[in-house]
Amino acid sequence: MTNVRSDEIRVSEIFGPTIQGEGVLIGLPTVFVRSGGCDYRCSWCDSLHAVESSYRHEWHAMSTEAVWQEIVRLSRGEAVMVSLSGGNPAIQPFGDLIGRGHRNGYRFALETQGSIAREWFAELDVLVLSPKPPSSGMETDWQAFDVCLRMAAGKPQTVLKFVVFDEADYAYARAAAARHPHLPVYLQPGNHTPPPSDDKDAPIDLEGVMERMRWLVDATIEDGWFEARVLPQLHVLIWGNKRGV
Ligand SMILES: C[S@@+](CC[C@H](N)C(=O)[O-])C[C@H]1O[C@@H](n2cnc3c(N)ncnc32)[C@H](O)[C@@H]1O
Ligand SMILES: Nc1nc2[nH]cc(C(=O)O)c2c(=O)[nH]1
Ligand code: SF4
Ligand SMILES: [Mg+2]
Repeated sequence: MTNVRSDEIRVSEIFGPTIQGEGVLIGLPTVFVRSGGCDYRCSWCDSLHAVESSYRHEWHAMSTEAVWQEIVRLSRGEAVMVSLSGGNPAIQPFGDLIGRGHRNGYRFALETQGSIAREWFAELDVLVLSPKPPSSGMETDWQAFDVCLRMAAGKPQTVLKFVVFDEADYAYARAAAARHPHLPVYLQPGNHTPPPSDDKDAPIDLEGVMERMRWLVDATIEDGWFEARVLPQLHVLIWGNKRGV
């Protein structure tokens, strides 16, 4: 990884179109731009290859133009949904890419934990805020989170997405959602994974995911939390923790 200029985007991988596996856009053909680098270290992060500096040698500093050309190549010029993920994509200068894509009919979603706000959040079509529950080992800075919402200025469709492993995570999601009663909520069972792999047979704890999925459905129903939507990570059910799908 060479030095990154301030207008360059640090990219871990660009892949797709595949289906969006999570949350509000589930099932929709999507190109993913996964940026490298994160201000968090979630204990169960399923994308450590875009977080840990030991993977830096795989990351590339790319111009907006080069990222755009790769999106166009992968999508064969068809205006698809583009998901900006990571790592924390809020670290990167994505504003020009979003403008470039919009002029060509593409749409942009951002996945972020809500720790870093950018002015270009207001240019997004979909903002997925995914604050991290206790099992992650991270502490949520709600002030920083609120700045993210302010930056979005009500323009993108904005949703909350929570990973839930246990009761404490569920309680956290419930309380966090209550702070923002106008935001749609998506709950997804946590997935205990080994390190990411190119191996198509890379094992995942599918039984554990399904067990937590059943538990999460029961919890929301018993609790009368009828606004919450419960969804598994569809791509994990289909491909496990394989990279680039
Ligand atoms: C890898 S993160 C990258 C974007 C951003 N850093 C974030 O966390 O929102 C993308 C999504 O995957 C979720 N995720 C990460 N590890 C997971 C796991 N082990 N099980 C379920 N979801 C996970 C995150 O909570 C987030 O919603
Ligand atoms: N198919 C698919 N859907 C996803 N939704 C969120 C992802 C992510 O890692 O950000 C992801 C991913 O990596 N692949
Ligand atoms: S915030 Fe997202 S990318 Fe960063 S460590 Fe947590 S799950 Fe992984
Ligand atoms: Mg993922």
